[in-house]
Parts: sequence; C-alpha cells; structure tokens
Amino acid sequence: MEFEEPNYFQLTLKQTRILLIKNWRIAYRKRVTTAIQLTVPFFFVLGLYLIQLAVDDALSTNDLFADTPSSFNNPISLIPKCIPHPSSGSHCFTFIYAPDDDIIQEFVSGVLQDNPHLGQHDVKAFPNPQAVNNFILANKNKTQAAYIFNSFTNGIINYDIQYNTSCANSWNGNGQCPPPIDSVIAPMQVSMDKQIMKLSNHKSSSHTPPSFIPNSISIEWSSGLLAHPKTKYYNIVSDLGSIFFFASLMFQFVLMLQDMVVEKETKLKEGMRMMGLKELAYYLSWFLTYSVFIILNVFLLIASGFIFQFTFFKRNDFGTYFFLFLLFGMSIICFGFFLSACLRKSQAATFIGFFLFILFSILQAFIPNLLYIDGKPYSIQAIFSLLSPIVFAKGLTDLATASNFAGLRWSGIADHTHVFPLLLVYRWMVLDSFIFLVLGWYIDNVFPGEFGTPKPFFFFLQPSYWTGRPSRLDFKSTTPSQSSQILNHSNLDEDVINEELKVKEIDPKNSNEFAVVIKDLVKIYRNNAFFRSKKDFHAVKGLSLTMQKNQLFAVLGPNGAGKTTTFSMLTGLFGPTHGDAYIYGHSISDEMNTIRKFMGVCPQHDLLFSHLTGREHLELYSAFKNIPVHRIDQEVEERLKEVGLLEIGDRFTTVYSGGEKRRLSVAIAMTGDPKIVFLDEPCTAMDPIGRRQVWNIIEKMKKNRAIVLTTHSMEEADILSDKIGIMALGRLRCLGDNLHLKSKYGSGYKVTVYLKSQGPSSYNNLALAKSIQAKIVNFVLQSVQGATVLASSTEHVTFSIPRDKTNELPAFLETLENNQTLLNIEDIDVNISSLEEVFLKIVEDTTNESKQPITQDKKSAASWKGCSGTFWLNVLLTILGYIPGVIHAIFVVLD
Ligand SMILES: Nc1ncnc2c1ncn2[C@@H]1O[C@H](COP(=O)(O)OP(=O)(O)OP(=O)(O)O)[C@@H](O)[C@H]1O
Repeated sequence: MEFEEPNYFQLTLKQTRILLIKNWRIAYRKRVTTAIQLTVPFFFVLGLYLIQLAVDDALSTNDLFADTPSSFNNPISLIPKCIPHPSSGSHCFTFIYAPDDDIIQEFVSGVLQDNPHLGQHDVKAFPNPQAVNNFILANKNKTQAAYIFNSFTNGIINYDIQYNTSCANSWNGNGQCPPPIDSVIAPMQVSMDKQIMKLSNHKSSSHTPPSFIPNSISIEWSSGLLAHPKTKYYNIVSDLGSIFFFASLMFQFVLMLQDMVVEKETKLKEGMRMMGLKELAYYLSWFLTYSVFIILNVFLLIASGFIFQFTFFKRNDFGTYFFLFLLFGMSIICFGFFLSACLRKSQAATFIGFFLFILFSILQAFIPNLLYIDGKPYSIQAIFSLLSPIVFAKGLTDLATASNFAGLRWSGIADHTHVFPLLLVYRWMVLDSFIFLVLGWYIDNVFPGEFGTPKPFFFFLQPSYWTGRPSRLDFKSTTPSQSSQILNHSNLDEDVINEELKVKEIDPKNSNEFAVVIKDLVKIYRNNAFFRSKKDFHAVKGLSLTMQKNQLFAVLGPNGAGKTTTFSMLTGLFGPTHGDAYIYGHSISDEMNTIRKFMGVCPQHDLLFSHLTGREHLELYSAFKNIPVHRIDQEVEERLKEVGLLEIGDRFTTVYSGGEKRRLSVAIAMTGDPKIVFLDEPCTAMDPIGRRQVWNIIEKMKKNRAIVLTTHSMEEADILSDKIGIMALGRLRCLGDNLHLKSKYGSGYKVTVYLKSQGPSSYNNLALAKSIQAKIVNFVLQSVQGATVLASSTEHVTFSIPRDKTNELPAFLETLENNQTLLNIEDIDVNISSLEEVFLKIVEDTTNESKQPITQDKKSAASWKGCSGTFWLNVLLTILGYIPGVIHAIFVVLD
C-alpha cells in the first residue's frame, strides 16, 4: 500500500479533526463530569443571586432601604456619655473644651444641665487649643470629643467640634461603632447652640449678648429621612461578581490542566506522537475542545445573569461583558497550556490548579482597586496585567460600577477619561493569551520532560521545524563519538567489533541496504536536569548496529540491559545523549517527524484510552498515519481481523484482558502499512494461542518491512528472528542469526540414543538393559573425545558433544547408525543447544562486570570545554536557552 506524501497542513487538519472526535467522545462518555463542566456557571450565578436575596432581606428592615411612604423625623438625642474602652482605663471625658473662660464655662454649665446624665467629672477645661492637643496626645483614647472656641469677633461665634475617630470611646460593648455625625456631633452642636441661644435671650446671664443674636428665639432640632419607596441599592455583583464569574470560568482551567497532564503522565501523548501525531494538531484539538466549553460557559453565564435579572447584564451593552468573559476564558486556556508544558504529574496539576484558583480569587478581590487608580505608574499596572485574572477583575469591577448607573455602552470601552479603560483590559488579555501560548509551546519543545526529544533553544529558527523536512539551513548538533571512550574492546565479541567497524564505514544517509543504522548510541539518564552528577546512569553505552530491510531483528537481554532505552530512542520517545541512529536514512535526532510517517510502534506498556473502543483507537491512529478517510474503515476491519479482535472491537478497552490489549497494541503498530515496526515485548500477558496468533501476524508482517522486536521469550526470538542481538549492561554482547549464536555460544550438540525395549520389567531384563546402556556409553565416549553423558535411563542415554567436535559429528552419527543393530539402538535424536543456553551463557559472562561509573562522560565534558573557539558562544546560548527552563524548573520542583 502506498499513500501519497502528506501535506503538513492537510495532515494537521485531519489529525485535529479525529482528535476532536476523540475528545468529544470521551466527554460524552464522561457524562456527569461534562454536565458539571458545562453547567457550572449557572450554579455560580445562582449562588450570587441567593446571596443578593439574603442581603436584600437583611437590608429590608433598614430605614434606608425599606418602603418609606412619608418622611419621619427623630429628635436629636442627648450627648452620649463616653464609655471607656476596656483597653484605655476606667474613665474618659465625654468632652473637653477650650478656652477656659467665664462665658465658655457658662455655655458648658448649660450643656451639662441639658444633659443631666453628665457631670463635671465628664468634662474638662483647657486654657487653649494647644493644651487640648497636648492632653489628647498624651492620653490616648481618654476623650470622646472637644469644643474649641475660636473667636467671638464681629458678632460671629466661631467654634469647632472635634471628635475621636478611633471609635474607642464610643465602644458600646458589642463592637459596633456608631456614625459620629449622628451620635456625637449633632447632639453636641445642638446642645451648644441652645446655650448660645439662651444667652442671647438673657435668661440666665449677666453678660452682654453678642449684638447679632435676636432677643428671645427658641429652636427644636430633629432630623429624618425623606419619604422613598423600597430601594434595592446594594449590587452584589460589585462586591462578589468578580470572584463568582471568575470561579465559573476557572473551573475549565483546572479540568483542562488535569486532562492534558494526565495524557502526558500516562505517556498517551508520546504514544500518539510516536505514531505520527503532529504537535500542532494535538494542541489545536485541546484548544478547540476547551474553547467550545468556554464559549458555552460564557453564554450560559450571560443567560443565567438575565434569568436572575442582574443589572450588570441588563444595563451594560452585551458586547462589553461578552468579550470580557470570552477573552478571559481564552487567556486561561492559554495559561493552562503553559502550565501543562511545565508539569508532569496529574496530582501536581490538580494541586497547582486549585492553588492558583484560590490565589487568583484572593488577589483579584483587592489588587485591582489598589492598582488601577490615578497616579499608579503604567509599568506596575502592566506587570500585574500579565496575569489575566487580575485584569479581568478590573474590567468586571468597571462594568459592575457602571451597572449601578446607566451601564456601559460599547462605544465607551475606549473612554480615556477612565483609568485603564475596558479596551485596554481586552488588549491585555489577548496579549496574555499570546505570551502564555508561546511560552508553553517553547517549553514543550525545549524541555519536553521525561519523554520527547529536547529541541535546541533556537529550534523555531530551523526551517525543518516548520516544513517537517531537513534543510541545508538547519543547524546540526555535533555529537561526539563515545564508544571508543566507553567500551573496553578486549572483552567484546568479534562479531560485535566487526559490526562496529562496518557501521563506521557506512554512510547511513545514503545507504539503501539497511533499514536501521545505529551509530555509537549512548543514553545517560541524568539525575538532575542541569548538572552532571554521580547518580547519572549510563543505560546504553555506545551501541553500533545495522538492521537489514525485510528482516526481523530481535533484541534480547536480561532486565535492565538497555533494550527499552534503545527502543525508546529509536522510536523518538526521548533523544540520545550522544550518537545517532538512522532509519531508512533519516536521523532520529533531527528527522523524527519524517520517520514517524513510516514507523509503527508497539510500546512495552499498552497506551490506550479507557473511554475509547478498540475500533476507535484504530480509527484515531489511521488518521495519524494519513490513511484517506474513505479507506479508514477497511483498514480498521483488516487490523482487527488480523489480531482476532473483530468481535470485541466495539468494546471499551477497559474491559479488554491483558492479552487483548497487547493484540490491540500490535494492531495499532501495524496501522498504515509502516516500513519499520518496533515491537517491545508484544506477547507479554498472552496465552499460548494468542501468542501463536501474534507470531503468525508478525511472520506475515515481515514480508515488506523491517521489524525490531525486543523480547524475553527465547522461543519467540528463535522462531521469528532473522538476526539476534543480545544486550547486557547497556552494550551489545553478541550478534548473528540463531544458528550462528547457538553454535558459537552453545555448549554444542545433544545426541539422545533410544534403547530397544527388552520386554516386560523383570530383574533379568533390567540387567540386560543396563549392560546395553554401558556398551553404548562406552562406544560413544571412545568415538568422540570430550563427549559426556548428560542423562541416562533404561530407555535412553543423552550425550553432550562439545562445540569443537561439531565437525566430527556427521562421521560419528554414521558410525552409530551402522552399529544400530549391534548396539540394540532403537532411534537416534540430535539437537543443537537452545537459545536459552546461549542467553544464559552471555549473561553469566557479564555478571561480574560492574555497572561503570560515568567517568568517561566527565572526560567528554572536559573535551567539550576544550573547544574554546565556540565555548563562550555555547555558554551564552545555553544561558539564554535556560531562562524559560528556570520557569520550567520551578514547576518541576513543585511537581
Ligand atoms: N528514567 C530512568 N531514569 C534512570 N534510570 C533509568 C530510567 N529508565 C531506565 N533506567 C535504568 O536504565 C537501565 C536500562 O533500562 P531498560 O528499561 O532500558 O532495560 P530493559 O533491558 O528494557 O529491561 P526490561 O527487560 O526489564 O524491560 C535499567 O538499569 C534502568 O533501571
């Protein structure tokens, strides 16, 4: 099957489409979560409405808001007696006064007469205002108020009433502080003014009254409210709207972060990338999925606002708040992208998601009021505006304030008489979205984390990144050869050394002969992302190898040999530390995107979505492989049939048995007719029938493609492979086809001689059989030097023929056959050593070799520093490249 060379954008669109279908299918199947996700704004607006109702109810008993059909007046009360605050002693002055002259004392006596609950000890006289100040400064909270008489000139009496704002002297035991004008100032003024009036009426004074006061006037004071209907003055949206609206949209942010990090943590994302998923399609699909959620949320939020009749929605123009919500929603999706690129664990994602949710809720409640005011430098406002929740709260507060009046018109969004008008809020949210999108994309490429090949920090300048094809303009990283430093050739197999020499001669880019050429491949697992450490682990130590086209190459090795690490590098799960490999002439370091077009992968652990069926998985991967839409059904049917899953293809993979999941993984690997297929232990957890079935499939697959198989099953390798490489402790230990390995590393041949039956079991017959057995043993041991008896019974004897006597084997077997009658031999069976024996021998040879510390790696680092011409440039570029890495590292630490 030949598929046309895909156009990058067409393929991206196609993949985006199928990923969207996948996302919607999963969303549909997780109905409860999705329903909550979609309807959450309604519940937040409902909550806001209920709070509004509760507040309205509480205010309904207050005269200010209650229905007041006619005005009413309350007489001005008496001057309240100062009640000492528990913290400021046992006594306080209700008022003090200055100056201390006769006429003022006359006034004060009158005030005390009018306020019989007060006595002389509640007041205190001072000679002048300065003395009053000195007393107050020296005696904190011991005075409630003061009369300061300034002048009596030209018939004008000028006096001040000063009062204590600390509320300490109005302490009424329940912590409430009454408004000073009503409770203190008005009674003091009324009382004092009465005395002035009395004086003018000459009732009790011998002093001459000021000339402007008429003879005999009396006034009664009272105050009251105008008549008014019931008012709903309090607008809950002004105070709590920003938190509630913010929360209803931030919900999506937390869920998206969780969804994306789970796909990363469970390697599903990398699994899809290995099978040809385009990065852009991946991000686009999540962006579109969550954009739809956000748009639906925004409409529901607005609709709920209208249902509950909030003036915020009724008075402001629709566009003003619609764009505010929409742009904020988009900005949090982009912020989610950025965070998902920095996080690896879903647990950390949940924790950080909720932490940010709470942090922003708190910050946005007060920062905008302190920040977006006249006189604040724009630079400070700009820094905080990089966080879209803060700038969102500013926009929301403006709209809530406007809704207390006539509301904001769309034409007024750019009103520059406002500090930070709404148009600026929109622009900042667009800028925030862009910045976080770019940062997330950059970090994902340069610091892909555990999986993925890190790209150079200037990757976006390389034409190949955009075109998917290598270009002459691409910067090539030179990876120094390591094998000569790392390997000690003295204990290596000569086939391995020859292979290494052969690889050195090959020009992998232009050789048509090989499917895979591996050159000095090295993988060091770093303990620390930034520094070399003694805990770094050298998993693959300079592997050089070729694999032929149309052949199956089996990689064997004990646990920890480095098979999966090699496999992961070849399939692009992560990049090599040094060296390179070429698959059909394409480098795994630079051209993985090209390789993925013709590569199929069955990883060691099944990477399956629990809410998709087997058939849907194959549809998904068929789209990644650019199979035309009209051929996808046929492809899916064929793959399901091939692995025997046709009948259960429509079931969710969660109900598949271990073996069925493996078979589905094999089917996925074969989707799209790949030229090279990597199978990592494809038959684990399979029963013998399933295993045979998969072996048959692999056997058929071998025809037009190269297959790389890692396995622990010697039988599997023996039956399927054309060539075998056995690895141990990160190195290739031997290489060749099974016969070559068996004859080279096996103990030799096994010859089993079956004796003729001597009749029913009896003492005589047993003695006869023993003598025949002795004769045969004698004959064989004399015929072949070094032969040994492995096992014997009255029915057969098994001999081991040493490997160096293999050439004598045909002549010996002929002699044995010629003496068959004489020696009473029934049958002769010849077996070569098993692959298992070879494997055990190789592993045994390497058990004494300890895992090497990476001293050589330090040498290579030193030699790198030695390239002084480029050293400082490299240092500079590295430092620049690490800036986003520092941001990344902060999150990794939190992770
Ligand atoms: N992410 C990692 N960080 C550090 N060391 C690792 C990491 N992954 C693997 N290793 C180590 O590298 C060595 C090779 O591991 P690898 O998984 O390649 O072995 P393998 O041959 O595939 O083993 P198995 O047959 O058990 O799958 C092991 O010692 C393993 O502990």
